[in-house]
Amino acid sequence: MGDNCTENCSTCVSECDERKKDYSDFRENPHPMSNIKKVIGIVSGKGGVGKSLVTSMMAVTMQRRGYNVGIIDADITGPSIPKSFGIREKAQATEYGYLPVKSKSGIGIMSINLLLDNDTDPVVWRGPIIANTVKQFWKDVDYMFIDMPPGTGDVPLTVFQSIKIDGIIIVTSPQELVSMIVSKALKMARMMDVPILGIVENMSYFKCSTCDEEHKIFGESKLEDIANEYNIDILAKIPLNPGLSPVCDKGLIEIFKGDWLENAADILNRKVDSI
Ligand SMILES: Nc1ncnc2c1ncn2[C@@H]1O[C@H](COP(=O)(O)OP(=O)(O)OP(=O)(O)O)[C@@H](O)[C@H]1O
Repeated sequence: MGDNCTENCSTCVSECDERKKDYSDFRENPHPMSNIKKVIGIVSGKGGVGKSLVTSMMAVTMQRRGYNVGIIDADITGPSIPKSFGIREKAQATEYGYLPVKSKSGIGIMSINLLLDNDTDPVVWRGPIIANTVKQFWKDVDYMFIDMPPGTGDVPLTVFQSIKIDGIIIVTSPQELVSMIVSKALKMARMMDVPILGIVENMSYFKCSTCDEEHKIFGESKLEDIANEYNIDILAKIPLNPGLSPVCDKGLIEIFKGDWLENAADILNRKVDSI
């Protein structure tokens, strides 16, 4: 980026690395009868840091606040959203397109797996398949959360190309090279012209029920320094909690206990309103 960058690539002739590409031609329009207000993408630097868990808990937190919420599971590398909500039935085809499957608390869920006849069928990666999930009939959604494929490479970029996203939440864990991941995510967001809403640090600490102390299992977090350096909000720090995996495995994420994402929900409300 040059010293005189105005962040408006359409009026600039410089061919710098940060030039925003125009991906708008690839984006699918939602179903004409759908009403989706804001779409939030959840990204991570690599798999296994808890991106799907954060997507699910963020959706549950907003649903508990009385919003209508939807989730698109765009992580074809391991679509785990239907499992953590205990959803086994397939999406119903109607004259209006496929209907998202409703969770017990009423969260609409769409995943490629819900469109396949067999969960074990291989999914051939194609952007249009993901775009297809957003084109289905979504009735009155205030917040749509998208569990993005892990990483900052071609695969998540294809999703950004296919769906109009209003903001990004980055999920990291303390053992990652957070600075590099945040810097890559920022570049991806800038290319796509999408604002970063903040960072969630997962597996931040472990709170011992015997001594009530917080133990930094993966070492001291560098999150504050990085958030300051890049001027990004820290949305939440979620502990390593042995109770979380079993609720996901049993499809009971909607009954998770913990207020770790309340601050994130406040910030989301405030920021998303202004987008
Ligand atoms: N804070 C936590 N405490 C306990 N278990 C956790 C926590 N975060 C995630 N897990 C567990 O770790 C596993 C991986 O989490 P998850 O599927 O959310 O990661 P992911 O980043 O979405 O991975 P991928 O992109 O590979 O699908 C899951 O079994 C999840 O239940």
